[in-house]
Amino acid sequence: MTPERYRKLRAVLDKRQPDLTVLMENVHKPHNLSAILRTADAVGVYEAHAVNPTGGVPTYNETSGGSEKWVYLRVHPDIATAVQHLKERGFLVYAAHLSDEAVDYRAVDYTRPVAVLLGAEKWGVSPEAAALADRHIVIPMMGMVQSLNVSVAAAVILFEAQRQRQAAGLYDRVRLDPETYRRTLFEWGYPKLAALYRKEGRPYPELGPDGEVRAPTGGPAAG
Ligand SMILES: C[S@@+](CC[C@H](N)C(=O)[O-])C[C@H]1O[C@@H](n2cnc3c(N)ncnc32)[C@H](O)[C@@H]1O
Repeated sequence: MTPERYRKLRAVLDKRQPDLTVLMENVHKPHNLSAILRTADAVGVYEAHAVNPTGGVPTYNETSGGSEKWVYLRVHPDIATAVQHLKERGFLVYAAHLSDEAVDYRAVDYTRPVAVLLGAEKWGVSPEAAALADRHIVIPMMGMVQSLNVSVAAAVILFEAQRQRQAAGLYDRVRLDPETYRRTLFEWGYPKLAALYRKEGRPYPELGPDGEVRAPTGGPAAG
């Protein structure tokens, strides 16, 4: 890793928001999933969530711009498990859902720990997910068509979250805990080496001031 690359990775990690995320409920089209992850990266989401009942790892396409490398994706077997996982970590779940109880997406607070729940392309948010959510939010529609493409809806909402968080100064200080920051920096900077350390069950080495690996005695080194 060059020193420039190291500085770029650090600048991005400095703005990551561990308490802002998306939960995609059966969003199955690769271009939609990819576009949502790309937006998630742009607003500083650290880890995204998906419900995929088939259990498989979702597939991406070129729409992602490679963002699947920078936003971790946690796949859950069902919506109840996903919501429980998030609520145990203090997240409020805002379902982007065109229901009678939905409020304008700009009327809710995104400076709190928030997961934006997005529904499937055809069926939308499931009744189970709608019931589990803390709030329902809607992007007002004034045209002939009832809904937006899911990745467009995600972008509109996530950039409102970014706007609120910017105003609250949440991008002005490092939000990741030091251990997560250190681990992620190594995984982003040295993905192959990180995989090797994980396979061997060894802790990641420290990085030097320009991002160079400081090999522990007897460990592999990379420049
Ligand atoms: C194409 S829409 C699904 C439409 C589906 N027929 C329905 O009735 O929900 C896919 C997802 O995008 C999000 N979405 C689309 N338009 C939206 C809007 N105007 N407000 C909030 N969310 C929206 C929702 O999460 C929705 O579940």
